[in-house]
Amino acid sequence: MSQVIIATRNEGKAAEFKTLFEPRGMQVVSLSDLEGLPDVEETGHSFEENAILKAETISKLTGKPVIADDSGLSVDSLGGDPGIYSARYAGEQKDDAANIQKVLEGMKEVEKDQRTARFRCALAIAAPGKETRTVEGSVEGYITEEPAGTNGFGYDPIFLVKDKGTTMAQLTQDEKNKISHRAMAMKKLEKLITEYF
Ligand SMILES: O=c1[nH]c(=O)c2ncn([C@@H]3O[C@H](COP(=O)(O)OP(=O)(O)OP(=O)(O)O)[C@@H](O)[C@H]3O)c2[nH]1
Ligand SMILES: [Mg+2]
Repeated sequence: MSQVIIATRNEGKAAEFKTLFEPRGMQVVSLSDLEGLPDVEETGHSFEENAILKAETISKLTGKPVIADDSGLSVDSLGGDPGIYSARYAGEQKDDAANIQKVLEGMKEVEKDQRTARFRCALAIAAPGKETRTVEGSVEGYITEEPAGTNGFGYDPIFLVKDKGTTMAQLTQDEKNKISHRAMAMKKLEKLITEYF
């Protein structure tokens, strides 16, 4: 079985990549499975720039093809925040519950029809001697007034999926993997992937 390295330490993402890649006959290895690799500083100004930074750094260090994901939630009434700062919105400890509370707090006065938001995901694939490529995916929704559901990770409990009428956290992993920003980006990446492995 061929291996694919995903340059992430986020267990939620790693689990989703496993269910996305395993049916394709590929084994997913994340940074938590590999020794001695650094945390790549996310100094880019977009999801795309950060995904490229993570993929290229880890590909150079391992000498292997690497996929990286930079993703987040963009809320219209918060001017696009938390955006590229989604993981650390409420502080460096990357606490999902605190991040959710900060979003809900900032949107207390926002009416239902104004609570539009989207999840965005940029994926980058980098390999030694090959040009790095990127793809993006997104999914539209609304921010609820309180959390619902226990599946997924991050902001999933407060993201009402426009086409489903439930939160992302009320979907099963399989259902999320059919419609998510990450799944949409993966579909585009699939067309390029054979050039890298
Ligand atoms: O409810 C959610 N469902 C999702 O499907 C999702 N995808 C991303 N996010 C949020 O955006 C941050 C990514 O930030 P991010 O790309 O820098 O990743 P990260 O720092 O967690 O791990 P790494 O991959 O960088 O190691 C995450 O932590 C989450 O808060 C999501 N929230
Ligand atoms: Mg990160």
